[in-house]
Amino acid sequence: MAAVLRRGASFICLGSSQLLSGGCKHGRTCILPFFSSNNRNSSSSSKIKVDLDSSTGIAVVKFQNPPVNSMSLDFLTEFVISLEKLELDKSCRGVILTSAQPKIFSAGLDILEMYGKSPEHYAEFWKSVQDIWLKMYGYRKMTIAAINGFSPAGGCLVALSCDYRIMADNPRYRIGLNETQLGIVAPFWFKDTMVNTVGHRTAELSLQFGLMYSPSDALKIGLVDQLVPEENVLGTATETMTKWLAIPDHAREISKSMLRKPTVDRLLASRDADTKNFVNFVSRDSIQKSLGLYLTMLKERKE
Ligand SMILES: CCCCCCCCCCC/C=C/C(=O)SCCNC(=O)CCNC(=O)[C@H](O)C(C)(C)COP(=O)(O)OP(=O)(O)OC[C@H]1O[C@@H](n2cnc3c(N)ncnc32)[C@H](O)[C@@H]1OP(=O)(O)O
Repeated sequence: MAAVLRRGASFICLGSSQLLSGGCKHGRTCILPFFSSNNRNSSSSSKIKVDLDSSTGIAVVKFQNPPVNSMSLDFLTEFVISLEKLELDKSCRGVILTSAQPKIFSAGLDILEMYGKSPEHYAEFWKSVQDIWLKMYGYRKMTIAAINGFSPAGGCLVALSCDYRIMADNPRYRIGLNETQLGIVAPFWFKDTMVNTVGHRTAELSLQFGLMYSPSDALKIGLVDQLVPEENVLGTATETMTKWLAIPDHAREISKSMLRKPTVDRLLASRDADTKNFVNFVSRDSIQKSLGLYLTMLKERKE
């Protein structure tokens, strides 16, 4: 199992053969963070950079998994650990998600994790996808997606799972659940998240066609809440977060939970069946063929 080493104001996760202390989820051992006394606490693992300003209570979580921030098993594991740590940190009240990569928020799930691997690997990967969605959709703290680039499929799901979405007003960018274009199917909880955001009819069109929306179209259907010039995405997200944090935490948190808990509970009630469905589906020859063709198409586009 890959080691996760966080340096500076950070924590360290190591494989089970290098046990240093107990108590961390995901089968990894964590040494919890040692923070310096100033107001900014930074930690940077290989794929997720966290910068918490404890004077404002705002944490910025940056995806840094070049070239396209695809969500591999390692990425998802580091991501969920970072969110868990922030959720437990009393000095953090809100989290902004954004990308350290130019032009790309996230290319979605790492297709290589779903292609040519064993059923056991597919199951482990899918559980980590469920974990990140359950963590984000039910997150106790306020979350904003600062979408500074392309955001297909899993990237769009992560943005949809936040409380508010601000996107760079660059007409070249696209966001949406495009799974059907890969010959795969967004599972029911991706669909629920979309329906809860844009409504049933728009989700019908969106999911069946696998539509990818320009920022202005995404704003029209309510897939994002606000467009701003590219260079202002993070600044606007920070200002917006400050406004939201004027609301007492417990009142906002209970309201969010009332609205989202039924959706979260649907997956919690059927996690194992959902994992089995995924493994059966993705192991089919026809699905493997579709994913292989899609990967080839991505590579050939460059030539
Ligand atoms: C009965 C019901 C049962 C239901 C069961 C469930 C079914 C399965 C559900 C699965 C849900 C899936 C969710 C997903 O997120 S799938 C991923 C979807 N993502 C995409 O379609 C995005 C693809 N990528 C792009 O469009 C472009 O890369 C992008 C616009 C993001 C960036 O373009 P750019 O030109 O800047 O970069 P390149 O295309 O050259 O890419 C650079 C390299 O990165 C590789 N790449 C890109 N995206 C991915 C990815 N998602 N996973 C893995 N690898 C990716 C690309 O191939 C290039 O690689 P090379 O440098 O080696 O050529």
